[in-house]
Amino acid sequence: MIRPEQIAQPPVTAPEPMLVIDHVTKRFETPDGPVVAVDNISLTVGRGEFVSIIGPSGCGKSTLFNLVGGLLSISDGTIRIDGEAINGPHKSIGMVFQEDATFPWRTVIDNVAFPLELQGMAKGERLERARHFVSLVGLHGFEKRYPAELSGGMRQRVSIARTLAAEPKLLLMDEPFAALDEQTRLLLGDKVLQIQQELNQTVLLITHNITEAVQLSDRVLIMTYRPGRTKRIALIELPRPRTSEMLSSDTFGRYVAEVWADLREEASRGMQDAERGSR
Ligand SMILES: Nc1ncnc2c1ncn2[C@@H]1O[C@H](COP(=O)(O)OP(=O)(O)OP(=O)(O)O)[C@@H](O)[C@H]1O
Repeated sequence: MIRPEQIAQPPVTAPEPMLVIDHVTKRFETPDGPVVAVDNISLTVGRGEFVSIIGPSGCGKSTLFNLVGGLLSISDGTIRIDGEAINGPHKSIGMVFQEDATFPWRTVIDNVAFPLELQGMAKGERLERARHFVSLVGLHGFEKRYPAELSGGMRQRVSIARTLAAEPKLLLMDEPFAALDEQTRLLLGDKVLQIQQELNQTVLLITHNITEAVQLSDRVLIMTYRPGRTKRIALIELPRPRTSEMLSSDTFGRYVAEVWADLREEASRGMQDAERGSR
């Protein structure tokens, strides 16, 4: 007879998350005294998870992005990726910025192959790898084009492909679709979802767009307005695979309304602050 203790038990602890933001604070010293941009934020992101950080203008989103990307030093707390502390730019983290970051003098394929060239990869191998990532973002056939010949959405896809080509553990994106029109933004969101699914890519997205956050994320961290703290972490339990078609569903609408209810309070505080400042 098999006794209960002989049956294999599931592990008691969850697997170690890939990204750990542990009680992180960032203070800027200014002539008017210290400004706390990020105040005691903690967040873990598991492998393959898609997490968004949303908050009103000036709440500290970009500061947090720069801290995770190792572009700013942390005042208090730690950020670790697979257990390794972040003290500067890290090869495990690939960053995508809001602005067009393509190299105008390089073709699409040479843009995407650039990080592999830096790694010293042989030409044949890097072109093959770059071709794969160009196709992944849906730009097959545009390999020989220059960025000036592409739309804004296509250029942003080149940036994403170039970042993914280096195979980062974490894809860190700061408002990557902010400069694009709404339709392109939604369709690019679909593309990002498809890529994330295919690569099981771990993603941390900074955004101020609620629809985008709900469409893409497993969880959404809502930040307070000054100082930037965690107001709430919303769990988005919409089934995957997802596409922008689900935008019209009642459940989607409920999630958007819930996130907006939290965000509204913070955005109103930000607006009042701005109005006081302009008087
Ligand atoms: N280098 C700096 N020196 C002093 N204060 C700074 C610096 N960078 C940011 N701040 C301040 O920190 C706070 C957060 O700024 P941050 O740019 O991170 O906000 P944000 O949420 O990204 O805003 P937005 O959505 O408008 O880009 C703001 O009050 C800002 O003025």
